[in-house]
Amino acid sequence: MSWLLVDIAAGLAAGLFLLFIFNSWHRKAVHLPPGPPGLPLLGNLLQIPRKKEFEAFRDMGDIYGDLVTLRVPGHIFMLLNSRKAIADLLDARSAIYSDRPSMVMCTDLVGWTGTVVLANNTPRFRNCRKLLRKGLGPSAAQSFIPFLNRQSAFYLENLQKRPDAFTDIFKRTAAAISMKIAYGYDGIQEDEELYVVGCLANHYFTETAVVGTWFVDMLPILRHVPRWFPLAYFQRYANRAKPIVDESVNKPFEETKRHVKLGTAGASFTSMLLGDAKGDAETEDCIKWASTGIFLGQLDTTTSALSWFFLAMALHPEVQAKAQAEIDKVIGDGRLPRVEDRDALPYVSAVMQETFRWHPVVPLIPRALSKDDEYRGYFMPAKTTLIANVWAIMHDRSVYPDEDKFRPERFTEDGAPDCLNVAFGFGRRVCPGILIAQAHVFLSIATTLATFNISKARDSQDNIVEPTVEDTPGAINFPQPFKVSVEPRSAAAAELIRKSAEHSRTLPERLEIFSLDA
Ligand code: HEM
Repeated sequence: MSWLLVDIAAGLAAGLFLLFIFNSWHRKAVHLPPGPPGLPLLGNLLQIPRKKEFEAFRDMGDIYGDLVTLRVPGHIFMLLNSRKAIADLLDARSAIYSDRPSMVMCTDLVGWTGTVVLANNTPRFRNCRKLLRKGLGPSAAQSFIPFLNRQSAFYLENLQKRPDAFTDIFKRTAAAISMKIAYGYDGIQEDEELYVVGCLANHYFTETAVVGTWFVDMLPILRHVPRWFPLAYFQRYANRAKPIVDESVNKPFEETKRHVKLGTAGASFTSMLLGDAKGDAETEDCIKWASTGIFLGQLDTTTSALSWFFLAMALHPEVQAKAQAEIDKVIGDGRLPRVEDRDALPYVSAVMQETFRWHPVVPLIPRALSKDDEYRGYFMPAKTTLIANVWAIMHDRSVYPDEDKFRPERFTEDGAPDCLNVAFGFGRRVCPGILIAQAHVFLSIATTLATFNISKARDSQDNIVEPTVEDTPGAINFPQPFKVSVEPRSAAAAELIRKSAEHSRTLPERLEIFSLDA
């Protein structure tokens, strides 16, 4: 009899347990934030556009609210379309909202295995971030100002020589700055091979680090498909890319390490931190990948921002004239603007802010949730991919009226909220290069305005070529290629460029100033 009672009790307990599991599963599934209805099996897969996703995601937000769920087979995405939702989750709950979605193609197959930007929030990642804070924090960034000021004269000189190649010049300038910071490497403009390998590796990164583009990211078991298999295009791509990525990560690092051993290394992020690492292999690995992150972090982002700036100036001569008048009044024509002039040039600073707002460089920031969570009564399952829609915040009509117009006055006259604290990310993953990036972009904008006029290009019949304003798809938002005319403002401006470049060439000793943060 007592056995029977035990059996019944056990059966009841098991039944209750199953009921509990089913209920909680059902409750969790039902309580996800709302989203568009999807198709059987495919879910919302076909509703995710390949172009201007940020705009489509904002439109979904207009219907379903600032927190939208999208389901694709085997995965849940949540769109964060407001500053409030992003602040509540990515800032305030940063401890569990700081992973990245898994990108097997970019990391394991193409070779960006240790890269900081795709790492989950592990102890190794936190160690890498600590090193980046030391090398790019306020004191370190301050110590780089003389170098940035010096470099700007070479940027202008190159622009004067090859005005049509402005995008290439932005890239080479960004490469020169980041290689100097990361490795103390001065010769980027001469060393074509290193530059080409770095750019190609960066290209492989931007092609493969886009959420939802590679099928193998959604079905990681496919990574074991052999290269010869007819549909294994991704394996053949990875086979081509990996040696280039390996070379770009290892070569400059090993070279700097060799110089450190010989005592011939210049001051840089890598050389100074290698000294502190005292041969610890794990720390050295972090330094290597963090240094690569400096190159990778700077190259396309600053190039994108400056490209949008050139386009904005060609389209808005009245803004350009107003910013030039401010520079003429505050700085005069006897010297180039410097990083230190930023506070004295509020309108030029607003031009920079408006550039970052008009077409944000990183319009969508992907994150992943490491633990089950609850928000506004909704269930947020672990491993959900969250997409912070930076573009939607920057184009929120209630905050930035006439949101598609390029109007720096919204910051100088209307009191619109700062958008630089959104353009560079959130919480513990906020861009570690934010100070260097802003200093570099501001300086490039101010010195260009001081010395050049940017206007719409003309064709061979002297007709104006109207530039199109169109974003390119991808993680970094570039304008579609466009032509503009870039000419020195005057003979005096051309002479100022020549003199400044000549003077900059006499300042090699100032390049060795480099300090780490505590
Ligand atoms: C216009 C210039 C730049 C923009 C708009 C920009 C923007 C961003 C954004 C939005 C993120 C992701 C943040 C997040 O997940 O919340 C990021 C990450 C990162 N950026 Fe930048 N960035 C710029 C320049 C730079 C520069 C100059 C460096 C280095 C000197 C740099 C290094 C990095 C690194 C290493 C990461 C990865 C951090 C992580 O995942 O924890 N960036 N950046």
